[in-house]
Amino acid sequence: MASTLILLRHGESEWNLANRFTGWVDVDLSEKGRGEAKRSGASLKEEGIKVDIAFTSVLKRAIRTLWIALDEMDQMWVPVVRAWQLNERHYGDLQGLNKSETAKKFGEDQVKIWRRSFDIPPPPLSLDNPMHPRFERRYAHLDPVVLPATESLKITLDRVMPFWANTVVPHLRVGQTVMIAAHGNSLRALVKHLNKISDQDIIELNIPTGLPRLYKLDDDLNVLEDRYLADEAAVKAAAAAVAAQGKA
Ligand SMILES: O=C(O)[C@@H](CO)OP(=O)(O)O
Repeated sequence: MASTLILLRHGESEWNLANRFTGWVDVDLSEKGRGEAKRSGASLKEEGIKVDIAFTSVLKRAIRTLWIALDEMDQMWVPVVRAWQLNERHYGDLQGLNKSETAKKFGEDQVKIWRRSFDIPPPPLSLDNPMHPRFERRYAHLDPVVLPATESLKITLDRVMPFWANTVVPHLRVGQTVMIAAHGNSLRALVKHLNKISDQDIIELNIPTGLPRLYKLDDDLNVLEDRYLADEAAVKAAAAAVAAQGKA
């Protein structure tokens, strides 16, 4: 049965605005980000999307984006699953640093490797760093071996995929409409899988904030249709702005 999947990266966060590496730090949306979430909801409503189930991370920028969008669609009642597996990629020791200052210090090429390479993770947090997820109540129920001190896109993909396959796919296989509000890199992992993007080509993929992407999938989850609910120029400009955050 054909199904519909909506992927939505959260709207601009306070740290997107301040251009700081964020990862698992739980920062909220900026004023602009809330506006982006509202506009996403409006375009989903205009498209006539009826969500059966929604998934998000355990980070408030994605949760709030989902709330605002569902509110705008008058579908706040739909079941929502929050899962740590949809969190942003963990940015290790870079979390909190300004991206542009980091590019000045280590060079733009190094920052691009940290931000966009498939399998090279940023420097890890030390185990006793208070920012390590093992000190957070929201992760206290998890086996410590799954708690990252840093993540490459590959490591992110390795935790997104089992969640996708076991928890999201069953809804798509019966033809439901699924919405996922998540993050730049957890969504890059999903898009890599859905659009069969190579380890090499994924380096150039930047996901804009706050623009819904609509997929129609066939029974075997092949992509039948894939488009942003925004005009192409706006998507391109927003993706280019994300890429430029790593410039010195
Ligand atoms: O800082 C982060 O956690 C992510 C998303 O905002 O940034 P980047 O685009 O650099 O991967």
